Amino acid sequence: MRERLGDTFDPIAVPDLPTPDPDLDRSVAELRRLREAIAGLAHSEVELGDIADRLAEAADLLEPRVPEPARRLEAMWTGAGSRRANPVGGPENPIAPPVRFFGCDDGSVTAEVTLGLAYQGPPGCVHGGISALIIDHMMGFANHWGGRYGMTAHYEIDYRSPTPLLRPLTFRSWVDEVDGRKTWTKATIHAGDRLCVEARGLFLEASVAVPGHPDRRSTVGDGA
Ligand SMILES: CCCCCCCCCCCC(=O)SCCNC(=O)CCNC(=O)[C@H](O)C(C)(C)COP(=O)(O)OP(=O)(O)OC[C@H]1O[C@@H](n2cnc3c(N)ncnc32)[C@H](O)[C@@H]1OP(=O)(O)O
Repeated sequence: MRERLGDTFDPIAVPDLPTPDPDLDRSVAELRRLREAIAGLAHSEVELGDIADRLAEAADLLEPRVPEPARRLEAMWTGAGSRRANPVGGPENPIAPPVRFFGCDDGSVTAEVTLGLAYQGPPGCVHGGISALIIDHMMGFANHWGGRYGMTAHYEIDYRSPTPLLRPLTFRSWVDEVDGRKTWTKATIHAGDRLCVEARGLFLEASVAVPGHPDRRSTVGDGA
């Protein structure tokens, strides 16, 4: 996080965290490829019996080896925290859309994202809940970048024009106002120059118990 915010717009990539297990990242990357491929299959001529059998084989192999969710939750809050596992870009999370964040010198954060068929709401458009998911997370990241933290207490979204699938979208978010424990944060989504979505959220400084460590509380949603 920057101590001081300048007025130039100079994106700085949020560094990737080193993977504790390259094969996990590789497995997630393959699952994402499958996710996009399968989302495009309905009403196609593709014969799927053999594919479904092979996928079942992989799932049967994996399921019995998965640790208890409580152990996984606990491990998530050590080291790099949950940042690698979050549902917005986390490289360990198969449902995460491919979002990469940049912090900017002007205090905002930005991301370029192209969303595929798995994220469809209206025909050819991004589901409004997916836009809200990415925006909520991004506002949290903008808070961190601006030296603030907090849990989402409230947010409101205006869908100004349809948000297209399969085209690069620009997400942007910045801290708008602060008052004691309260942070108001804004966000937008643009397709080219066209405004698709604008949002404003209220975040309240708070802490939550860390799984497996009843004596510890965390103030950051992402362990970052
Ligand atoms: C590099 C990696 C980055 C990583 C970046 C990672 C980002 C991750 C982002 C994920 C974001 C999430 O999903 S967070 C998860 C979703 N959010 C939650 O689950 C939050 C659940 N809600 C709560 O736990 C609670 O309601 C809190 C903590 C938000 C607030 O409870 P509290 O602390 O008791 O607050 P309380 O005293 O009631 O209120 C304090 C003041 O705020 C006002 N206030 C409270 N709630 C509201 C409200 N909904 N709308 C308006 N105003 C409200 C009150 O009127 C009061 O104003 P006044 O009288 O003082 O003026």
